[in-house]
Amino acid sequence: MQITGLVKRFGQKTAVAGLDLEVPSGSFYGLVGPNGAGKTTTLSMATGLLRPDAGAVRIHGVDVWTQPVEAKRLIGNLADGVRLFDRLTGEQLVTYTGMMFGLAREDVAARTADLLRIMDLQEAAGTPVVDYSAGMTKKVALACALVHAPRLLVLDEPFESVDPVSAANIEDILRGYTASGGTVIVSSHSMDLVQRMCDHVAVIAQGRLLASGTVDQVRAGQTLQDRFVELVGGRHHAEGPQWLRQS
Ligand SMILES: Nc1ncnc2c1ncn2[C@@H]1O[C@H](COP(=O)(O)OP(=O)(O)OP(=O)(O)O)[C@@H](O)[C@H]1O
Repeated sequence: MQITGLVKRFGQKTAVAGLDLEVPSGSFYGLVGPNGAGKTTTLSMATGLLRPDAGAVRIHGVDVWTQPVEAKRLIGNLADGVRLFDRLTGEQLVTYTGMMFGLAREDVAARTADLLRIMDLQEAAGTPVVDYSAGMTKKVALACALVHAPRLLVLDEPFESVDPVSAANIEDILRGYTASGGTVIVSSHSMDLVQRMCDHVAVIAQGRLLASGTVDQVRAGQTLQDRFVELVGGRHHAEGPQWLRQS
């Protein structure tokens, strides 16, 4: 995925201020930054959900905004805050998504069964998604993102609310996916996770790129956590306000 000169303004606020990013094919790419840095806005523009004010995004040479149908076939997207058709059961939702991508009915059925098993959602397959917990909802949305076997997976905070066993299973799937040539871009606040799973990382703040490259290049001999704090700043060393102290 190649992002060039991406800009998004909301009124006076510039959420993304001319971002360039190259995500190599087959990489596991982490996108990190403080709250409000512009991660979700960037990923929404990169996946065709939010129209940029300027700039372009190409995926395997396909322009996301001038060739949206071709681009969306290539992308599996787990977006933050996008509503699902949650009156459907988990099984219906994954099936529906697969059929929207034009998969044959028997392929959709087999893939849906595989994905519900991997996500440990078999028992909840017949339950409406509206009744799912936050973690279950995240997992069924991830199943929907995977069902058409996309070449690029764009995951906004995929492990938020997901229990450790499910997270480990999902990590295994994603590792297998990149090992077989798929590309993953993942936004996360967990530096441990990014350092463990990603081979590349970009640090953004206030809609600008502060650093990008392989994880080892960016962390430059420190932990990613320490390097992130050094790049982004904003640590408060005081012990908090006086009125909050209990003794
Ligand atoms: N629809 C919107 N209308 C107005 N401002 C918005 C909108 N969406 C995002 N913003 C603003 O753009 C900036 C970037 O937001 P964004 O959600 O992309 O950040 P983020 O890096 O994903 O943050 P977080 O880590 O907290 O999820 C923030 O200042 C946010 O308030």
